[in-house]
Amino acid sequence: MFTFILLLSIFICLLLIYLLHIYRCYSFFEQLGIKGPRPTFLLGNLADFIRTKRISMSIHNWTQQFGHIYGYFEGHTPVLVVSDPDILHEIFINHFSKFHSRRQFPLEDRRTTNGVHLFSATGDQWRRQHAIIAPTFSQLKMKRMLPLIESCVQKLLMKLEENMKTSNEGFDIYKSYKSLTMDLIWRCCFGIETDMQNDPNDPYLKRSQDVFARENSTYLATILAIFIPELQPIWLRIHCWMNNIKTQLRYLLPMGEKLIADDPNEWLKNNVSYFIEQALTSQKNKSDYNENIIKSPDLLQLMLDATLDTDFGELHQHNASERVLSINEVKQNIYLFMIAGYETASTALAYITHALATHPEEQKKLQDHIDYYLGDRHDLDYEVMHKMNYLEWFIQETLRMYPITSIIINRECSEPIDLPGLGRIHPGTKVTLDMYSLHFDNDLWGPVDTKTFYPERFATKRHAAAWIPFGVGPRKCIGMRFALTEMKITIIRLLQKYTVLPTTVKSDDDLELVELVTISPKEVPIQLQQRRNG
Ligand code: HEM
Repeated sequence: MFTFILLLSIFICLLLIYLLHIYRCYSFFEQLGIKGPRPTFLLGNLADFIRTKRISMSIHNWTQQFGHIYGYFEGHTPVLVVSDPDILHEIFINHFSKFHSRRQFPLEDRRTTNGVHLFSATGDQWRRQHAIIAPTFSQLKMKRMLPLIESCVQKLLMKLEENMKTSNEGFDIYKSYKSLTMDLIWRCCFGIETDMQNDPNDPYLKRSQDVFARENSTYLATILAIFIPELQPIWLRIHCWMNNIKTQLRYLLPMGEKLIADDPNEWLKNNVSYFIEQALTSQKNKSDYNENIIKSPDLLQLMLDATLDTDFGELHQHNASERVLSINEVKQNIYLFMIAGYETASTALAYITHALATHPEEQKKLQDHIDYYLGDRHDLDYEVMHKMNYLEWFIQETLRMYPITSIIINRECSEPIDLPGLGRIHPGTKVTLDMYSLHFDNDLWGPVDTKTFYPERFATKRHAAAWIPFGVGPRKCIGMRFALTEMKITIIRLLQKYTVLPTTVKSDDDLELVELVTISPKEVPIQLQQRRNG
């Protein structure tokens, strides 16, 4: 009886806290005078989301209904949605010091003792990590990476030739791009040669793909964490327990390994640790740490050079300007780069190829452009590649029309601030944006209609916050230069040899999109036709 009364009291207290929060949140938008899907905040949001199955589409629909600044609720958490480029400029660039960090994912573990990677790092933690990692992607480093990228792209071309021979009806090029971009990350960022492009069952490749697949078992914990964020540590713990139980069952039950999949995140993190430990041990022994490792000043090396032979406790004694990392931070970042660089870049390449297949005139123009600059030259010069405007515009136009990572671009306010056109923003306020509204705004991108694929629109200078596939401000994508370089080389080599033809997907309407963290096509089936001079 006593236990029952205790549990009931706890439940009532929690309910009261929840209702209090809801009241506070209502007044939050009211004070700002901001409209939004408020009255329907609980069921309305959820219903709309279930209908579209795409959060970025729900957000876009609400922008059309409520305008360029509005608010919505995730559970009882108010989120400001902004797609006015001037206000975005204020928040993401001018007042970065007060909006330096992203909001926490529902089941994200930000306990610093475990190490936090660059994407989740906040404030000084982020500045310290950014200073160490950013030089990996300098122009000079990119020039040095060119031959490595080239050799991975050559492997892709061989794979494509095999695919052409074995499938007359065409094939899904997206799969090949996934292996390519993973291979590229390992080669260029970790200095490790792999056979991923020939082995679709490579465990790292498979687990990285699984990270982006829908995992039903995490749904409940995620939804609870969204609706009752105050208890996030509890949901996180339950989620970890469930994973542990799954892992135990996997090894205890007969056929367990076949029936129960392991947690890809944990698998990757555990195996990354093993790799670094090996690298560190061998480094100490002053011998080659792995016969497959090519010694170069890559990301892994830069991070290991900055690693203190110490635990995280001691790291706190160093200030933000010191370039040091804890070993856990290195592990977290290896994991981050493995998944962040692979999925986004392969999806971008998939969309570019879809754009080529469905816009034959623009494809011909791009082929002529590449021929003009390169002919069938086999050496690629970084400076020449830089001059190839139409190639750049083609990629930019694709990323404008097919947003990939809309919902991850957000910031959390850390200090009170008065913003023109918005009023007082309080610490803890979450701000996100609507990439679709920005990228399809005719006032920002006209006069040619924004629904038309027209790379030349990038010849005109546009608003600094109008094109944001890589985010905006000091915290935009750190791998942008690397991504653009790998995409350019891949497209150059592909179009020097082939013309891309559509098969079953003949227009955007035929392209089935799936949204989780990224918005990606289910597949991009195409055919390749050998060019006469290819
Ligand atoms: C077409 C390919 C890519 C797209 C569209 C993309 C997009 C993005 C976006 C939108 C963000 C968030 C920016 C913001 O909040 O303002 C981001 C962050 C990030 N991206 Fe990318 N990305 C791509 C490729 C890559 C690659 C190849 C790498 C690694 C080599 C990478 C590593 C990262 C990292 C580490 C962050 C966190 C940066 C920070 O918080 O300082 N991305 N990316």
